[in-house]
Amino acid sequence: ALQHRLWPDIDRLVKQQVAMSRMGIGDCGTGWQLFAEDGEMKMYRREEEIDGMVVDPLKAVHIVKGITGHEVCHYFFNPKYRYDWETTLEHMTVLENISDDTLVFLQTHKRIWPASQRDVVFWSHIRKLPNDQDRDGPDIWTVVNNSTESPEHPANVGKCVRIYLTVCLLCQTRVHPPKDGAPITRDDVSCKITYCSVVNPGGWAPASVLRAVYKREYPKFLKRFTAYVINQTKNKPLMF
Ligand SMILES: CCCCCc1ccc(-c2ccc(S(=O)(=O)CCO)cc2)cc1/C=C\c1ccccn1
Repeated sequence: ALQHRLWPDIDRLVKQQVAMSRMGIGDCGTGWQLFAEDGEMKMYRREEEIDGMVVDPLKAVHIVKGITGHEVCHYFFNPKYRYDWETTLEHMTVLENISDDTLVFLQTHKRIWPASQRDVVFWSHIRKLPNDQDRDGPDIWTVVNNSTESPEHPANVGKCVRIYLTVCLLCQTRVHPPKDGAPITRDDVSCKITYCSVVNPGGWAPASVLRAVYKREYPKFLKRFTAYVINQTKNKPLMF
């Protein structure tokens, strides 16, 4: 297929993000601290600052019963569902439909006092990857979101401070085949979700405010998003 202008960046970043997501917390080196836990969901962060700005990398691992990796990535990638689960979203525009697996978004997020309001422009790419660890296992699905420029929407022109982010959602489906060879139902599947994100908040925001936002918002986001996918898929056929 004809390559589009972002393809080299996307291909390089997807491979890099997938490799990092597949590393466990242990071999990611030290420095990861568990900051939130809720059942199967574990959230880690590393305290990092660039030019005095908090850019704490975040890594969340969650295991959810009854949904597949394709379903999780489908509801995360597709713009038509985003207002249903992204609570901090004020406005979302699809700036470009590059291909059926690559979109460019402009999003403004609700202002979080006392920081000024933020916006973000990013490409978003969904991809199925062969499961090279377990050849006949279900494929791995991933969505990578990465900030990009938009000449029509230059940074820091209006009221919003432009943030810069790299996000990788990586989903590994697990099937526990029923003993009696019965057809596979939602009770026989689960999904291991790894969500990695690095957000540079752009202009200055108090470290204490940023860390409080992330500590409150990330666990809420992942719980709300996975509950949304469970609810959207419960009466639908499995998507592998
Ligand atoms: C002072 C506040 C600065 C932070 C504001 C902010 C920045 C970025 C983002 C954000 C988080 C996840 C994505 S995504 O994973 O690509 C999914 C598509 O929306 C895109 C944007 C949000 C928020 C604001 C709140 C906030 C922070 C975490 C988690 C959730 N909300």
